[in-house]
Amino acid sequence: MATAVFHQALGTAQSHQHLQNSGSHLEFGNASLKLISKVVQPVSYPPNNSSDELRKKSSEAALILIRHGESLWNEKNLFTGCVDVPLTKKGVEEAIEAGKRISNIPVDMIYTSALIRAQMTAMLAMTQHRRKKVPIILHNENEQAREWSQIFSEDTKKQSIPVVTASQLNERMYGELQGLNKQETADRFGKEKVHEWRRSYDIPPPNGESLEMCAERAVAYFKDHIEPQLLSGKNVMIAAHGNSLRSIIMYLDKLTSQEVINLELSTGIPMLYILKGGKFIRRGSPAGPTEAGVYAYTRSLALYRQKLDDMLR
Ligand SMILES: O=C(O)[C@@H](CO)OP(=O)(O)O
Repeated sequence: MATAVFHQALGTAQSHQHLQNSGSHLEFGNASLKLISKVVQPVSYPPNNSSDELRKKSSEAALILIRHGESLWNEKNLFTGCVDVPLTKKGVEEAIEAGKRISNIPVDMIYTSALIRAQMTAMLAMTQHRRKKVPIILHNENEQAREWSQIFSEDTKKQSIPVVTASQLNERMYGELQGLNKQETADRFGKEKVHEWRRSYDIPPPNGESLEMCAERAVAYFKDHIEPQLLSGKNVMIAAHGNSLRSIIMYLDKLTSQEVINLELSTGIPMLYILKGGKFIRRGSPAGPTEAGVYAYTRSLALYRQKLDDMLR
């Protein structure tokens, strides 16, 4: 019963279960778009639900995308794909740093892939959050898993953030390249061929998924499960992978299959979007823990922040 209530809060999500290391730059081919975020004071939160109400009224929502921190196979330069590899120490630090950058942005729901590197990243990032809500992974794999993970306190539920894990957000399946060294593969098959496998839109690696195939599942999941949450005013964080996020960014930024080729995502750099009037607006990457650019980006969000500040005085 109590689980049902907690799960109801999830709406549709409940029913199913290299930005290149380039700092705060998103690189599109030669063009390097500087991601600008405005410095504003950190925001605090009232102890009741009024902030949620206010946000709903503003009909805007924030979407945070984070590629997982460095994994042990990123470090070894191996094709990883759907192999479930954990973070390195550096990856852990990147996730914590990412968490600091977004620590001022209220998060209502978290989506991660089914892979540990994305889940570790989401959890580590949330350890830095100012609101100190507890991210809790939902277990919907069967009735017993649902029953056995119930929470029996409404107050505790309010202090929790539901975390939905979805294999549709997994890294692209790299087929017979999984576990191979990227440099050795380029030496063997040629640099051009390997680049085509890694970055072309519709050419899959041997027995693997092309970006197009990865997009079919990841973007469909985003549209069916995540977008409705955003449209209802919930702020959402997604922790996923280089290629599943590239395909989602392609959808958000309406990139062509040519443009997406040059889109590289760094590990552990959060990206912020605002959904406003049904449109996604890229806000860039919050550059530090004292920045909450989301509030200054649009008039109504600035107003929302102002109201929160007034309430706390
Ligand atoms: O190995 C992988 O799974 C991916 C991400 O690390 O590599 P690539 O950058 O070639 O898509």
